[in-house]
Amino acid sequence: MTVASVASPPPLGLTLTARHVTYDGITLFRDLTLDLPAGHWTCLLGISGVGKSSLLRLLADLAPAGSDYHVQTSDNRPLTDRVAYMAQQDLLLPWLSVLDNITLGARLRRQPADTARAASLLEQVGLADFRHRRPDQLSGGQRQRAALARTLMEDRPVVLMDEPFSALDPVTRLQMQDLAATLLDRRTVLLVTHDPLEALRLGEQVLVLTGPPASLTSHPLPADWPAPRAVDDPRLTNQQGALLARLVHQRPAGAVS
Ligand SMILES: Nc1ncnc2c1ncn2[C@@H]1O[C@H](COP(=O)(O)OP(=O)(O)OP(=O)(O)O)[C@@H](O)[C@H]1O
Repeated sequence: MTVASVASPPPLGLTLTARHVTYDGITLFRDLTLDLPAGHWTCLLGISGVGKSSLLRLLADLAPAGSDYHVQTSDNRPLTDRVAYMAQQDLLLPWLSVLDNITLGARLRRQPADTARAASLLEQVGLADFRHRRPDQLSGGQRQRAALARTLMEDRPVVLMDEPFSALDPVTRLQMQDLAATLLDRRTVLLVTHDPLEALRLGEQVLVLTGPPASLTSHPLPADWPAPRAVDDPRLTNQQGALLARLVHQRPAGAVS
């Protein structure tokens, strides 16, 4: 079964300027700029606690109180209602079935849910037989795939995903990466991941967040290397080593987490 085709929204570029963002008086971002090219995937890596999720949450308008930041869109229109957000926690509602969870957005907007599309997505994430189960009757990886289906169901021009494949076994992980790459082709995607291989398979722009103070650097990719990249492409191994070395060098001395 394939997902019923829907007209793609025009690609939307974003520039986030985090002028001053603090947690409990500690500055996380000051004058940090993140550019997300229209219709491309950006993958963001960095050591634990450096601020990746916080940066992504600024784009989802979930910033801590008192934050000073601005999101500029390439069409100068507000970002409101044009973003799908998949958090690190699956945020499935425990009293709803998987099917009702993934059609939740339409229900909240009081629109008819596209159940054919929902059924197709559930099949593609391998949950067709689990559609009537509640989240507490699923494994961690199944829950994460349900959350992925809910994100894909939203069909937005901008998609923010925070470690969306982290609970999956390696084979399912590759399959879900390919599915997301296909369904989110020409969408503006920000993917937070701890996995250099994942970033290098999917990213058209690969960024490393370091700090404090927080700063972003781009990891250069070979020219003419379209994503998603084959997992047995030998360039992936070379690039993975280089990117991992870069992350190791940026870990503060003595840090263990
Ligand atoms: N709600 C909060 N209240 C206070 N501090 C917070 C809050 N959320 C995050 N922080 C702090 O902000 C910093 C960045 O956290 P964030 O979750 O963005 O990091 P991360 O790079 O995504 O980490 P990880 O890779 O472990 O998910 C951390 O020091 C964290 O303790």
